[in-house]
Amino acid sequence: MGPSGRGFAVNVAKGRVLFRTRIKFCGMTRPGDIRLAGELGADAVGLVFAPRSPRRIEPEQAQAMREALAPLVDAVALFMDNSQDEVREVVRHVRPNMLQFHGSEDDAFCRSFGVPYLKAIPMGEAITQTAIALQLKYPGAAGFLFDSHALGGSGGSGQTFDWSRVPLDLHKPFVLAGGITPDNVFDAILATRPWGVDVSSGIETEPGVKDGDRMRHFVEEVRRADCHQ
Ligand SMILES: O=C(O)c1ccccc1N[C@@H]1O[C@H](COP(=O)(O)O)[C@@H](O)[C@H]1O
Repeated sequence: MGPSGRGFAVNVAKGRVLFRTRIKFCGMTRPGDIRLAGELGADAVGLVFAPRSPRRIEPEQAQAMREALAPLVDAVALFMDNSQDEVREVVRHVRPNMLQFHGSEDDAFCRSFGVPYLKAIPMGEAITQTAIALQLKYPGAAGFLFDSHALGGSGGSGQTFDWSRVPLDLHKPFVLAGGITPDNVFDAILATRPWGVDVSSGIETEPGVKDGDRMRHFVEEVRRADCHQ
């Protein structure tokens, strides 16, 4: 298996390795943006329920967003130290395909909802995150998401981190996040070879308001990187 867990789905055709980097557009607050994400070929959209986030939506609002989702596009619900009741309410109302936890939630909490989960790992501090330690701490995680915020700090800041700090020997897929934009996603993919990339502020005009041209450009740049490998 490759360093990003890409061995899961590599196809070999005529001696050429083919791979499609998955794309998640996060922090959606408008059904129209969700429809466009599906048309452009995004694999997943993220709905934020983290307290104090400027992109936070209520579970009732999220239901309408869920209905705007095209078939075969996943809904990911994002939390940051929300209570168990809050997560349960979202799971009941929104039926997300995946949960994404950005706080100090442990594995038992994350897996208790019966929905696959991604654990966000804060890369904003100089702590070395080893693959072995992460996998032991979160054995139930479907994968990891490396984000630029510090432990306890909020994501969605548009800040990058030093991509060379992503652990190389993970046995699970990882998603690269934090300050990814249409202008740097090509380099980000070549530098880290992630399973997927996640973007929020890099495709926005203001928090929660996505820009169609930036979304389109982002997808084009991901496809360009995939052809380059
Ligand atoms: O988007 C938010 O407001 C947010 C709040 C709390 C935790 C995470 C949050 N967003 C996630 O952070 C990464 C990177 O975002 P950006 O591209 O740097 O803006 C991404 O997963 C967002 O969904």
